[in-house]
Amino acid sequence: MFGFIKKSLHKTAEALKLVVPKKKLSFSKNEIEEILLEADVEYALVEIIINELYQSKITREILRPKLLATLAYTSYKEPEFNAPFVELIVGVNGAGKTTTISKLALKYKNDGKKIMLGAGDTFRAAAIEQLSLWAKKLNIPIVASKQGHDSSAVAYDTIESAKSKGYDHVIIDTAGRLHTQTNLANELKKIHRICDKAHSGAPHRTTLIIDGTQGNSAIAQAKAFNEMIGVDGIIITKLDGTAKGGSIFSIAYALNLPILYVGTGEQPENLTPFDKYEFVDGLLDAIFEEES
Ligand SMILES: Nc1nc2c(ncn2[C@@H]2O[C@H](COP(=O)(O)OP(=O)(O)OP(=O)(O)O)[C@@H](O)[C@H]2O)c(=O)[nH]1
Repeated sequence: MFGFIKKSLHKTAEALKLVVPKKKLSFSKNEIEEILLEADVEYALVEIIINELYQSKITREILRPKLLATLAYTSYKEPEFNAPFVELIVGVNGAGKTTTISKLALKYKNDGKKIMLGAGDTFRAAAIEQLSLWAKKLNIPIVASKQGHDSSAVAYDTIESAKSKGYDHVIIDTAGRLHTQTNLANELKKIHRICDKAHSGAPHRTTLIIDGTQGNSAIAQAKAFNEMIGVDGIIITKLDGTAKGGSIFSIAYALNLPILYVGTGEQPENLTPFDKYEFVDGLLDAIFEEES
């Protein structure tokens, strides 16, 4: 696994060349401020980091713990559960929900788990079709209904089917957009309730998918989902396609939620557990010269 996160930071590293054309052993505070802003760390967080730097020459050893401290969220702990483990996937359309569900499904399948999918985004026919295609490709069963049908009924049927057939893990897609935000909040709350009705304690994990290319603008979106339904962890997609890798600091800091995985490409296997040390070191490697 090692190296995928660093490789996915190549666009962010490229962007940093604008402010750091040549790597150095140390930087002034002003230069560090510019670097963090260029990487799309949110201004308020940049100020917090800068205010904690007392030295005039900032070396890698000084900056590293400050960056790691912004990722000091409590790490994710799987709750006690009776199988199947039910995972609800939320996030706006286009964030990469469908692709990420297939990536998760493949990962769990490779871990030896029996997986079932639920096509709970009944608002968009394309979402049902796309997830069904992935399910077929990965040879994983899916419960799907027609567009416009009740999404919580899909969730209920998926869990019931998984229970009766002895499946280990259920992943349920949800709508990313409805006619209004209130409708979306109500639908997500209803699905949440129905999951618990179908299987006490479910959903065991609600995972928010965030498009990494959106940078800091994703923070408000993430907060909204957290308020609507309560999020247990985040997956950031398209890390490979963004020059805004630094926004991960702001997202984790603002929400104080664990980042579970990052998407590092379009293929089902391109999902990497988020390792904050690899992430921070990947960024630092882009600006600091190696000490000889
Ligand atoms: N490079 C890259 N592309 C990704 C990643 N995750 C998703 N994508 C691409 O992003 C686009 C949108 O992802 P989808 O999963 O199709 O998302 P969607 O169906 O538009 O919307 P939702 O499923 O509602 O989120 C697709 O072209 C995916 O291939 C990733 O980690 N890296």
